[in-house]
Amino acid sequence: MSDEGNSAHVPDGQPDPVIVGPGLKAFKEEAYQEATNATPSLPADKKNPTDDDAPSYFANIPGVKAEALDTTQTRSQPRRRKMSSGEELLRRLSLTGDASPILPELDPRSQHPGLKLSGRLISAAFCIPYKVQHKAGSDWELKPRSGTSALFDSFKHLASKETQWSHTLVGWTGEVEPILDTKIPLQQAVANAAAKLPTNATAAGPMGINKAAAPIPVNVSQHPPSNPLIDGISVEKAERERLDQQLASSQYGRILPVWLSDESEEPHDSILLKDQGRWRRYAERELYPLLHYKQHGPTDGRSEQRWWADYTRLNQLFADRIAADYQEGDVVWIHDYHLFLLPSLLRQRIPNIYIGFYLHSPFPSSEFVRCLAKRKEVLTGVLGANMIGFQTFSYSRHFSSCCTRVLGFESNSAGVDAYGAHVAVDVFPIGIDAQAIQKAAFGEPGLEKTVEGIRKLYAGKKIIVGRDRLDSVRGVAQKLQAFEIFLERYPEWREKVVLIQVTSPTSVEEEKEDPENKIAGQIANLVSTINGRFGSLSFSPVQYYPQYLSQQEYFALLRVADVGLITTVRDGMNTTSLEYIVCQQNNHSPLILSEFSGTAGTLPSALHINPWDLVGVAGAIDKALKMPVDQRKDQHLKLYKHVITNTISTWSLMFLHRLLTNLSSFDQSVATPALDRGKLLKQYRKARKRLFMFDYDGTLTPIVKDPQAAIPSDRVLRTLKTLSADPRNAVWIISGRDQAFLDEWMGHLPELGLSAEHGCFIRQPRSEDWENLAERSDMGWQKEVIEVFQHYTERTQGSFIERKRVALTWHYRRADPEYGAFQARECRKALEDTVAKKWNVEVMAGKANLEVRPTFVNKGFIATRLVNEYGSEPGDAPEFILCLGDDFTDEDMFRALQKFNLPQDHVYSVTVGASSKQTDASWHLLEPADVIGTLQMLNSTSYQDR
Ligand SMILES: O=P(O)(O)OC[C@H]1O[C@H](O[C@H]2O[C@H](CO)[C@@H](O)[C@H](O)[C@H]2O)[C@H](O)[C@@H](O)[C@@H]1O
Repeated sequence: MSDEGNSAHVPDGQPDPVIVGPGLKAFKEEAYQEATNATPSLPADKKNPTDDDAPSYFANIPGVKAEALDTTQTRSQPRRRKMSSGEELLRRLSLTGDASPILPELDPRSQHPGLKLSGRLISAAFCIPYKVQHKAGSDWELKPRSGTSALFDSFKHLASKETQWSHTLVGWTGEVEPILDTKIPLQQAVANAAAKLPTNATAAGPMGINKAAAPIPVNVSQHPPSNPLIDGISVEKAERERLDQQLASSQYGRILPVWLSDESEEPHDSILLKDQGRWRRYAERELYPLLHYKQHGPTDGRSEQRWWADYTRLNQLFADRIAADYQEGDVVWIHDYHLFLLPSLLRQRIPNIYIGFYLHSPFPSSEFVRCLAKRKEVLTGVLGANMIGFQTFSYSRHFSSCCTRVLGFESNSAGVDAYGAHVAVDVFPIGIDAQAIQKAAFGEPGLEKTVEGIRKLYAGKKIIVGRDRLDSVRGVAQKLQAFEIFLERYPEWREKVVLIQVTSPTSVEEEKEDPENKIAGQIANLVSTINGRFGSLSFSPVQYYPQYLSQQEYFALLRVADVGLITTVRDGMNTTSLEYIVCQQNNHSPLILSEFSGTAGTLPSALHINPWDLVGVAGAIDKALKMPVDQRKDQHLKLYKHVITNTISTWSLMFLHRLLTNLSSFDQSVATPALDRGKLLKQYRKARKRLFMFDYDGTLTPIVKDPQAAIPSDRVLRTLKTLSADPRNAVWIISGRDQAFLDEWMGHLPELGLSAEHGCFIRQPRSEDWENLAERSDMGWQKEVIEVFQHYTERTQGSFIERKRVALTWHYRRADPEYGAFQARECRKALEDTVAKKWNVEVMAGKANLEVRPTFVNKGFIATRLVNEYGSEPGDAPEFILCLGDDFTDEDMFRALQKFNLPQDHVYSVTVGASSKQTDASWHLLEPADVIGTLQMLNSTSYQDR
């Protein structure tokens, strides 16, 4: 599925022991010492950290401000030892293992009637944590699915008594396999299956490594290679129901399997599962490479079309399964790129559903995402969520930037405004179940023997350990090349260092099906070269094992390492590095970590390397091997603290807590409500005297790239004409546009009143003359503004100046969005520091523009003047005022209207845009089309009333 799938920690099918507060053990040096002595629990007096420890804890939790959440001073509970902020937070988030619920005053659900304190949580992940095997007429066989162990551990945690959630997991069955005929000996079955794989992909590896020399016993029968192309399995309805029953209760909660097939699931129908690998294809051949900065050569696009159809169907089937089980108030948490479309598909079915989405993979720069043919569909699909989480800040920044560049949505580091809704974007680096790893790595019988066995085999040698999947993004080739350079440049280490590199088969669909197995071939060549150059008859400096490891073998290997070496060239989060740190709690061996791994940001104490700088990696290996004990201990302490405070349970709860906080802060009760059209219509019908004030760009017409192209449609003109033809209606356009533009496009509607350049010019209804309110003002400032604008135009590709009679506008919509916005901030500052200090002018930030105009007049001034003209006293004032605008300059009108003492139900100030927008308007409409629709509704009633 994703990068944490690198881990070898497989679910064992057994319920986990109750885990007691892993996070709390990391605060104190003494506590660390205790923990690192491999004693399973700390003495009672060491179990609580002190206040001094809080800052370091918070430094590890992105986005959590200790001050903001520390309420220890205000609580009226009996005084105990004062808790640290971190401890208090953990307790409140039930991370301490005492299963205490989040206190009501901190729980965002208490602010929101739809959100309950303890509720149902539906997780959606591509595959369920079991491999299912089918034999007609009998129970399904369920085997633990390897990979993505961190995610599966998170499900375990959410389903455990440690949280208050009732957890349901929705996931694909995975490729259903038939149960092998038991009459064929297992070894024969394995051989048959292996025969279907490329010859150089067998367990012993292409270079014929002598398995007798393997440091770890390899039991291939535990992981027989499976054939992903199992075809034509027919599954009856009763059999599907039987699987439902078998999965109804598990250590992961209730599991609802999704059946992916072409057939509709009619009662009594059997479904045929064929070419099951097709459900992965779009995600793993198109999305996975793209997310990892890999691009295909051009194709005729036909296969991609088919894969896309499957991808869409898979997401739809997930949506159907969730919608059928959904109850109001449920929270849905969707995982990873196989399910990018699911948030929007679900929202179409259930508009008010609460959805969080988490991407386990990297997210590349918009320059890459732009290459995807379905870029818009993918981005808008995921934007159906309320919050989207990423492993690192740079991935989240890339995503927000993509939404701006590809979709034209406004975004910042907090989120994206999409289709009138705010979608929060946040960062949650994933963790591991540190305590379970600790138990597995130190508490299992027999493991010490395996550790001793490896040590003996390489006695007198330093052991570098690498353990990766055989995907091209894991940087195994770079690692071997760097190791070769290391042996070349540091000859003193020859014969004294061994690199044990274990690679499990790739999970990437495209690479799995590569008949030439290019990566495996490349690795094999590199291994042979290095061993040929630097090895001898009795020793090979690279011990290469292309195979699965058992959990025991894996942890033993991580424990004996003198250096952990991770050279991945792109990686969402590398959980092997986190597991290595837990396993090194006695040895304190250094970790060399690629800066291209998402984990690097959370592990600053590792030795960071650039995997493309082979000489640099070689130097880091030398440095790690020579590192003094004190330095090793110090570095490891920091790494270890991070791993055991940022566990998979803290990750899960942080994500959900933030999701709920976001949901409550964007609660409709605090946002601007949608215009109540019923109320509007009622007052409109009652009123005999009505005043309309409309902004133009972004209100009557959508925003477009070229200002000259934003011309009113026929529909807009007809609507305005009908509205203004009613003698009870005074209709005004109050715009930043100049006279020439308004005359050209609306001048032929004599009943309209027009105001140009933010109030500098006015044309009364049924008049052809324009009043110039700026007539007597000194325009000397224009020259200075032009000079500043020109300076920025020359330096901002795509920007241009619009010269009006009075106001001047610098446009940057066609420039790079981020650079344009940056230059606009600089330009504004330059103007405010110079021209605006000298002259009575205002610098305003509009929609991808900066405008300068005199301060003596603005749209609010015109609104005030019109209300006064049409009558502002009771009995004389218009009984219906509708004022609509979309940008900052229109807020002056909304504020002006508040100053009149008019009955509330007579005045409708409406902003066009998201309900989450900061505004002084009382109502909102989403887009210009809604504005015209509303006016047409009023027109139709006017007509009936006559
Ligand atoms: O007060 P308004 O009627 O909303 O006019 C404000 C400015 O609108 C125009 O620019 C904006 O709309 C353009 C067309 O959609 C768009 O390309 C540009 O990026 C927007 O800033 C107009 O060009 C300005 O003169 C108006 O002041």
